[in-house]
Amino acid sequence: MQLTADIQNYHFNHILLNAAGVMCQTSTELDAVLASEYTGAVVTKSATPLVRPGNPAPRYYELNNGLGTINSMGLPNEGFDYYMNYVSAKETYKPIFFSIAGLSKQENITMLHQLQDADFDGLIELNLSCPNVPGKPQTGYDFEATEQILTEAFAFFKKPLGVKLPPYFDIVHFDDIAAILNKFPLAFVNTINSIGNGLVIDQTTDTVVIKPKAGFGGIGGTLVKATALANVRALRDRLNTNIKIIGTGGVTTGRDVYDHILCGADLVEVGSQLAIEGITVFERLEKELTEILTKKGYHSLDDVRGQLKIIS
Ligand SMILES: O=C(O)c1[nH]c(=O)[nH]c(=O)c1I
Repeated sequence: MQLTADIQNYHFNHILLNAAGVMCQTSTELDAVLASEYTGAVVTKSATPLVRPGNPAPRYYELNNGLGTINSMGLPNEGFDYYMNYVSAKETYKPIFFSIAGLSKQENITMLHQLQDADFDGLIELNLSCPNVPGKPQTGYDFEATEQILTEAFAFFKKPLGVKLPPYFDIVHFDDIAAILNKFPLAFVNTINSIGNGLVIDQTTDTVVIKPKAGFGGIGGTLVKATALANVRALRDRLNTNIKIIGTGGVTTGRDVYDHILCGADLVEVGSQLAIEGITVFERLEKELTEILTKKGYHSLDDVRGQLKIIS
């Protein structure tokens, strides 16, 4: 079964990888994702210039019905230099995505200059959608700011650059963000990030389940699948074909992976379910995906990608 994909001159032998933020903050975690036979790549925790402890705990919670997660981690990470050292020293044939999430446009521009000048050979994911830094809006919801930072970035940045987007919920917003993104030679778009600022209640104590922001946090897992598929499909339909799509959100089974591909995804990321199930999730998902493809008589993901049918 052909389960490969390409983004520019990077080849992926498997289409699954972690979502930024999950199993990717330390070198031990990054090594574990890379070491899995069933991952095609790894993405780092979004980096800021300096080390960040993140928000106070409890800041992550798994719903006891298994339907999702809520997090307000607050961008905890080891700092830009840590991840630069990791990717520079790493001997791997698998592509590495270096995620950055500066707290200002200037921080992102500075990190992009450092990445441009470094001998890092990989892909860069500009996270425009962290919902959990108090007082900081998600850039992806500010279309002018999004266009501005991409204009400044592409004035000097020549390596493969993509963006991590928040979910959109309005057809006009799909039109608007796609019109902006199509102005730039992006390598990929990764959609979606968690659905920002949800609220989960502990039924025994009538209390929110996470401490930061009075309990407001990003929602992931099964609960966000329909929104994730819509964003993958809407952006695939609108973006230039040379902008590849990474589908993220709501992936807990092989069928969910298959649905992301039907909507147009080239790679598929696993966040909440990886946090819940652990590294073995990748093997299970690939086996379940392969079973579906075999049953349908397909030999390659190319037979499926973007082939979602509508009711005519
Ligand atoms: O709170 C976080 O660290 C976080 N949490 C998310 O759900 N998405 C993000 O992009 C980030 I940077």
